[in-house]
Amino acid sequence: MLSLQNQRQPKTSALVDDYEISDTVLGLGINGKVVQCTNRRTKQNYALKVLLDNEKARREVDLHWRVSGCKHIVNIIDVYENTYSGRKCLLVVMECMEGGELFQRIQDKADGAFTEREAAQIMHEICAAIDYLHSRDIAHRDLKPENLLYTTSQPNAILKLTDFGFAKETFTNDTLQTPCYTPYYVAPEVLGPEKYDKSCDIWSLGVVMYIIMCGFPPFYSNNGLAISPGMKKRIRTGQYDFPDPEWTNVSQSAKDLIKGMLNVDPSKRLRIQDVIRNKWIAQYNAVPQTPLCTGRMLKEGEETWPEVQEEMTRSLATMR
Ligand SMILES: c1cc2nc(N[C@H]3CCCNC3)c3c(n2n1)NCC3
Repeated sequence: MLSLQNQRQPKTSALVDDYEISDTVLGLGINGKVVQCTNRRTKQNYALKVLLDNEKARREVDLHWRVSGCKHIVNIIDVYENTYSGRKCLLVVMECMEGGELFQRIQDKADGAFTEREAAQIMHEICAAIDYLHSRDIAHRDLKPENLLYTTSQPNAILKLTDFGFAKETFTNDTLQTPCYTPYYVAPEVLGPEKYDKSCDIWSLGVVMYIIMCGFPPFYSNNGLAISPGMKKRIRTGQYDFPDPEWTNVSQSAKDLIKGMLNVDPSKRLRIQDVIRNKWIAQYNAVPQTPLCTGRMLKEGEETWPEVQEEMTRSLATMR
């Protein structure tokens, strides 16, 4: 375990002394709800996440606090440990992401106004967040559209990753590499299942990039069930394609990058360093400004979007 002293400690004073809690619910997560709150002194709005204090909540807060300095990760402003009606809670005050979700913003653009170069710039921002996590041996494990939010609705808004309820440390147990046993006989699982946690972030990154490029997901169940047996098989065997006409004008380098991230074999899947070094990401400003049909396809599929989100949530649950 890392030394505890570098962990930040929650405040034990009453949050309500410093913030007024509004009844505006900003979002609902599985680990707790997010409401708006206002700093009494500065009148600035923030997002407040209420968690029941337990080991899982402590891990979420500790890991999120550790990466809160990254430009593309939602910043934690303060954490309080307060007791409400006899129950200990962790109250996480975060910067308020007022620009809404990534795909809502793409959908709201005028038709034809969203180009492949803008898609590459968005991917560059998400990769910056994942690289920040993976280089600190933390896997997010819940990378999905509703966890990618914009700071404001302005053109210069910044895209950030949020929700660390499934985040996990992925110790590369090089400690086991200093052999206290001869490695010839060690079983693969002893060398750390964690190494696959990071690769599930890369799979998610591939799914998010696929949707950014065309407006629909690579895998979906076609019988309306959230995760049909057929869909599971298609994910496991990597059965997806780049159908025309939506993908006709998309560059081959974008398609090759998606293939590298959606590789069914986690050990062959690209690592985040490979992705951010990829020319399409590293030189996103040189990507062709080909108009994409993403916004139109997102609008057309608006009613089934909750099912897409649920399918991704279930797929992530089976990968963790
Ligand atoms: C910081 C964190 C946060 N989380 C939010 N919503 C969460 C809800 C659960 C799924 N992930 C996103 C929202 C926000 N913010 N701001 N503003 C509008 C909605």
